[in-house]
Amino acid sequence: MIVTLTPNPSIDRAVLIDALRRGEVHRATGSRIDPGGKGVNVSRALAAQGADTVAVLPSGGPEGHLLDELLDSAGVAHASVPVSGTVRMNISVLEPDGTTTKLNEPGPTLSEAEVAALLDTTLERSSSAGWVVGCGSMPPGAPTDLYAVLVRRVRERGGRVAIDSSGASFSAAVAATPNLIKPNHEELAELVGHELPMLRDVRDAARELVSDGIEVVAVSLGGDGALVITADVCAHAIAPISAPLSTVGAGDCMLAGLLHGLSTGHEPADALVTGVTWGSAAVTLPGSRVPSPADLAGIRAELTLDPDLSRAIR
Ligand SMILES: Nc1ncnc2c1ncn2[C@@H]1O[C@H](COP(=O)(O)OP(=O)(O)OP(=O)(O)O)[C@@H](O)[C@H]1O
Ligand SMILES: O=P(O)(O)OC[C@@]1(O)O[C@H](CO)[C@@H](O)[C@@H]1O
Repeated sequence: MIVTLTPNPSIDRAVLIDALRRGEVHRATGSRIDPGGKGVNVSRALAAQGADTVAVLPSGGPEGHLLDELLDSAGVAHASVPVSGTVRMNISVLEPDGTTTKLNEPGPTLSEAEVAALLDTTLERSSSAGWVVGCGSMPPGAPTDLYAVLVRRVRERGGRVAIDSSGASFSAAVAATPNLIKPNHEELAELVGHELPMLRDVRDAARELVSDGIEVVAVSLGGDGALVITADVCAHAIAPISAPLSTVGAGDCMLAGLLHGLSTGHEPADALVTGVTWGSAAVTLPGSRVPSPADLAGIRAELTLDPDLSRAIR
């Protein structure tokens, strides 16, 4: 069982247009909505593959009702904590060449009691969980150290915890030493405070974090695949996709696949292959749709345990 916590979930509306022109009226050629927020997507990706998961999230307002309904109809188990504010609506503008422009709202302001209820619900649901996963941004009102507290509370009980976030809440969580983190290229650079132009730089930055006590650092690198670093492994995997449709949520699918691999007893390098397969499959799908088992069938990830460290990262 994998429990996800998404303090700031969303309804994701994806709008397709021919080309984005600032200041102009665009006639959309298509649109779709998906339940969203990073942890919600991790749970959706796991549920789509038949894996046991529950998504913990705050839910309020009309968008909250819609989010609950969308999760129910997708068969994603969820524990929604009622809040007085309204769940946000995030917009993705998708162009035919795969360019994705995102507009993310700040989300509802949570009260102290609502934040405490979210944390308590996550911990209650986590008693027999293989992994507890905190993902995404903090809504207004949530403390910067919410993930750091989650990390400490899960680890005190002997559980395993993974975090994927950005900014101050991610740095605070990293300082609390989760078992696993999944930054993307930009988030890793932000964590270590300098640019990472080559795979060697990414590896070295990830190793720094492993030497601080994080067991698994998985770095997603968009079209350059992903790297997993542990105390004794440096593995790179890539599954090129010729015409990506939407990259929204690909990192969440990658994390879901990685955790699924680890929780079913695979070594980190093999779990990385599952992660990259799920992540690459996600970019072939519209909006933030998560891959079904059939969507994974044509994806082949190449794994190397001795990657070319001079590879420039886009
Ligand atoms: N253009 C692409 N071609 C092939 N695979 C891709 C592409 N973009 C992403 N992927 C796959 O998806 C994974 C996650 O991508 P990325 O690094 O963009 O995540 P992210 O920035 O965390 O995304 P998000 O925040 O939208 O979930 C990559 O590791 C890779 O497997
Ligand atoms: O604003 P955050 O919490 O950083 O990210 C939220 C979000 O962009 O992340 C998911 C894709 O990873 C989307 O479902 C959602 O809209």
